[in-house]
Amino acid sequence: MTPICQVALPVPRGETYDYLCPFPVTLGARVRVPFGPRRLVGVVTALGHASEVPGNRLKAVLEVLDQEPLLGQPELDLLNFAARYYQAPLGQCVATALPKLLRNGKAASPVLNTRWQLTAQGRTTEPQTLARAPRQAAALAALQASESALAAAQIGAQGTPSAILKALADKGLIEALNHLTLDSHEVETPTLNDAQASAVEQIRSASGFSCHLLDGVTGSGKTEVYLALAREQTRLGRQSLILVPEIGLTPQMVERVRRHTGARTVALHSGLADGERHNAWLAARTGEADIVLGTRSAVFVPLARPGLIVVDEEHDSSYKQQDGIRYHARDLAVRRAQQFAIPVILGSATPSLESHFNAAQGRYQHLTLDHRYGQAKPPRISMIDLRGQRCPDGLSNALIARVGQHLEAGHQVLLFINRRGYSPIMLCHDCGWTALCERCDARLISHQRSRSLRCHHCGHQRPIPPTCPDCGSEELHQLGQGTERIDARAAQLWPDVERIRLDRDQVSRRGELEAALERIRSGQAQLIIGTQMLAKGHDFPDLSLVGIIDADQGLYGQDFRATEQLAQQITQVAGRAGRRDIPGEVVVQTHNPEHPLLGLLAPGRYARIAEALLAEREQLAWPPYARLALIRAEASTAQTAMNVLEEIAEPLFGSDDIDVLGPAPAPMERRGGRYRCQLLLRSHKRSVLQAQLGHIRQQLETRPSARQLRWSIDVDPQSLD
Ligand SMILES: Nc1ncnc2c1ncn2[C@@H]1O[C@H](COP(=O)(O)OP(=O)(O)OP(=O)(O)O)[C@@H](O)[C@H]1O
Ligand SMILES: [Zn+2]
Repeated sequence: MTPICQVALPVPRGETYDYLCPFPVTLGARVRVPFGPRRLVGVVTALGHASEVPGNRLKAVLEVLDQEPLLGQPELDLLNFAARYYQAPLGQCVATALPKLLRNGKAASPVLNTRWQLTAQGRTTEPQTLARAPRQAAALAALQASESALAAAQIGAQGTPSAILKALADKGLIEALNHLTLDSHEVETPTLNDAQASAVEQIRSASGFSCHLLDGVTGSGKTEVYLALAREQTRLGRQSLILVPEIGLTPQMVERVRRHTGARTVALHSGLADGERHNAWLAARTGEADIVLGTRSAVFVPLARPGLIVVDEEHDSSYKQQDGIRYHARDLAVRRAQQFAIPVILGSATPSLESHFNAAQGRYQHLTLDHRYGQAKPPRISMIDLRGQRCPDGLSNALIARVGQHLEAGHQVLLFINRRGYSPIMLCHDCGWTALCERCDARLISHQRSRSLRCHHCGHQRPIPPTCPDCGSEELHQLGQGTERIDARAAQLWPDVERIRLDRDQVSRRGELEAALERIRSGQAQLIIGTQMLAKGHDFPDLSLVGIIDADQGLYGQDFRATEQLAQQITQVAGRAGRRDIPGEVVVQTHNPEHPLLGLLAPGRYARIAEALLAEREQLAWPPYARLALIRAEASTAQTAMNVLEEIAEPLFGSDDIDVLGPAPAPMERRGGRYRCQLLLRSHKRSVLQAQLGHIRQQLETRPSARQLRWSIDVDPQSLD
C-alpha cells in the first residue's frame, strides 16, 4: 500500500491535506504537491496508511524536497499548539515559521551571502595601507563611504569580484552580513555588579524549565545579564535564542552580543534580504549559530541544541502579530522553553501586567535590578504645563530653552512624538470644515514635504487644498503636531545643529534605519526627532535630554490597555536619557500636569503604576484576571457584519462561563470603505473559551451568510480596536 502523508499547505482554510506518497519521506520534510490547478510547497505533518478521502480521489506528492526533516518534532508540536490556540490553519502557521526561500521550495542549504559590511577594524583602517592591493583598497573605501552594508555588485562603480572581498574578509576588515566566523580576541566580558551577578546566579541555579521575570529599571544592565548567561550556554555547547521587539534593535544588539560573548551570532528579522534570512535560519537549525537574535517570528526557528530563551522588552506589543495568525511571541517563547525544559527570561523595565501577575502568583521568578548600572543616576523629570501657552509648533519656550542648553553642552537631545507627518488636523477657520478620510472614520494627516493629506489607516492620499473645499476661505489652519512639524521648527531654531528624524516615513527601506542609528551612535546627529521607533531599548551614551512633546496623546485612550501602554511608553522613552556619566533630564509637556499617572512617572515607580492598574483590572475582570477573545468582522454594510455576529453570539447568551460583550461597531467603525463590527468573549476558563472558539470558527467557515465577511478570531487580543 502506498503510504499517505498529511501536508500543511499555505492556504486560507483547512488543517492539512492528504496525499499519496510514492517516495520515502519523513515527518517535517517539505514536499511539492498539486493543489487544484496550482503546485504548492507544504510540510509533512503526519504519516500513515489511512485517509478519509476515497483512494481514487487522492493525489500524489510530486516531489520530496528535503531528505531530512526541515522542522523537527519540537517545532511541529509548537506549530500545532499555535494553530489550535490561535484558531489558525496549521499550514499558515507553518508558512509563518519558514523564511521565504524555503517556503518557495529552495534547497535547505545556504545561498551565497549577499551583502558585506565593515568590521570594527575595517572602519578605522585607512585604505592607503592597502596600496599594494589597489582593488581591495578601492572596495574598502567604497564600503567606508557607504552608510550600510552593500552587495558585491554595489561595491565600487563596476562592482567587486568576490575574490577581492574574500581577501578583505580574511584580513578581518569586512564581513558578510550574518557571518558566523569571529575574531575571538575581540571578546570583552564586562564585570557584573552585585545585582546583575545575583540575577545571573539565580537563573543559573534553576534546573529544567523555569521562567524568570527580569524587572530592571532602564539602564540597569539587563542586557549584560542575558549575555552573561548566553556566554555560558555557548561555552557549554548550547544555543541561546534572544527575541527583541524591533528590527531597529538588532544591528546594535548583534554587535554587542558578538563583542561580549564571542559567540557565532546570527540575526533573523524581516529587514534582511531573502538570502540572508535563509542562511541565518539554517544556521540556527544546524546549530552552526550559537546565538540567534531575532524578532517575533524567530520564536519558531528550529534550534539544534537549545539552552536558553530570552524575551527582551517583554511588554512590547509588537510581539503580538496583528494580522494573519495572531500569535504572541512572548507566550509562545515560554511554551517553547517548557517544551525544551530550559530557562526563559522575560526582561523589561516596564513589565506587562500579565507578567507582573504571573510573578506575583509565583509562576515566574521575580528578579529585580533597582538601580542603573555604574554611576548613572535616574533622570530628573519635570513637567511643563501647556495650559494657556501658545505654541502652535509644539515646542514651548521652556522646552526650547532646555534643548538649547543641552545642545550647547555638546550632548544629544531626543524629542519624542508618537505621530508622523506634519499636523493631524486641518481645519477651516471660517466654516469649520476639517479634512476627513472618505473611506475611514478618521482625520487626514497633512504631510508638508509631499504636500499631501494622508490617511494613516487606509493609505488614501490627496493634495493639500489651497483653499477650503467647502467655503473657499484661505484660512486653513493646521492644528497639532507630528514629527515633520517638530523637525521643521527645530530647523528654524537650531539651524546649525545636525538633526535626524526617525519615523516610518523616513526609514522604510532596508538599511535606512541601520544607517540612521549609526549616525546617532557616532554622535554625528545631535538632535533626534522620533516616534516610538526610538523609544525603547536603545543605548545612546551621549543622550542627556528627552523631551516628550505631547504626553496627553494617550491619556484618554479608550482601550483597556491604553493606560498601561502609555505608562510603559513614557517610562521607556524617559529611560533613554543619561545612561552613562552625563546626568539625564526628561521634560514632559502636558495639559494635565495633575494627572495621577504623570505623577507616577518618577524612576522606579512603574511597579506602583502596575499594581494600581492590576487592582483595576481585577475589579473589572479584565486580563490577566480573565481571558479574552475578539471576533472581528467587516463587510460592505454594517448590518451584514452585525447580523452574522449576532447569529454567532446567540447561543452563547446565558452561558455561565462566557460573558458575551457585543456585538458592537468597532471603535473605528469604517475603515478602507468597509464597516467593522466586533464581538468580545470573556471567560475565566481557558478551556471553555477554546472549545467555543473552535465551534465559532467552524461556523464562520461554513455559514453562507459569513461568505460576505472578512473575519478574524483574535485570542488574547492586544487591543480592542
Ligand atoms: N557589568 C557591566 N559592565 C560595564 N558596563 C555595563 C555593565 N552593565 C551595564 N553596563 C552598561 O550600562 C548601560 C545600560 O545597560 P543595558 O543597556 O544593558 O541596560 P538595560 O537594562 O538593558 O536597559 P533598557 O531597559 O533601558 O534597554 C550600557 O551602556 C551598558 O554597556
Ligand atoms: Zn482612510
